Amino acid sequence: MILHHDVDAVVLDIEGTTSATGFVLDVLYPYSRSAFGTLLTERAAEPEVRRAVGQVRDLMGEPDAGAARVEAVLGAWLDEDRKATPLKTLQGLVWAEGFAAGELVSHFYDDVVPALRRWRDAGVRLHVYSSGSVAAQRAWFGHTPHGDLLPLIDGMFDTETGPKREADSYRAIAESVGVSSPERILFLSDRTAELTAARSAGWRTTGVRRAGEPYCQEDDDGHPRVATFNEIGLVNSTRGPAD
Ligand SMILES: CSCCC(=O)C(=O)COP(=O)(O)O
Ligand SMILES: [Mg+2]
Repeated sequence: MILHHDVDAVVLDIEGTTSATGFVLDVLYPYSRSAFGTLLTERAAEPEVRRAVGQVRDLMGEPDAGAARVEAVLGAWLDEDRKATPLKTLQGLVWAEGFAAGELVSHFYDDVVPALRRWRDAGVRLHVYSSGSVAAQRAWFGHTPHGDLLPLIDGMFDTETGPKREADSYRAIAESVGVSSPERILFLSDRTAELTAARSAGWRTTGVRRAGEPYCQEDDDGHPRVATFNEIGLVNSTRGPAD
């Protein structure tokens, strides 16, 4: 069965939705873990590193924590897959460099890229909202097995806009995306709490429940569900002739 939507824009989660959680945890997380020691010592004076480390210390409640202590806490957050914004900032920094150096190539499920092309051809704008930083998202879409997919993407949002489980974050994104009504946006995610927050902001939602993903058995809370993007048909009936 195909779920049909008439929308202006789709907003995509990455981990568990477009791409495998296992790839993120098994490839990207070890890469950032092994880079943090050098980042926290040799590059501590860089403004973005200094700002993020300050935020880590705030979250730890330890304003004087040294590099080794910060590194240990970042490691613990990686172990629990905590989506803390400064952790994501620091990961984004090192991943972007890894992708640019050719040491990392991203992962997308087979059904995703053809669907993104179909939806875009139908006049639907594509945006991303992920806990991964915008720098990480840009590197992820820019270095894929299918080449550079950044031209497909109209905008990216991360938790600097707000937490993914709060409706206000989706209101802010809708404002930025610029739609006539929030129900002209469809949000796709593997996490029910994120879908519910988006629905509270008036968005359409669909849970992506891929076989083998950690949250594929999560309660749907009334959100429609699909197993792949092949089950989603999008059109944009408001698209003008020049779009
Ligand atoms: C390219 S983003 C890397 C994935 C990541 O770190 C992450 O936290 C993704 O979480 P999501 O919100 O996309 O489920
Ligand atoms: Mg996700």
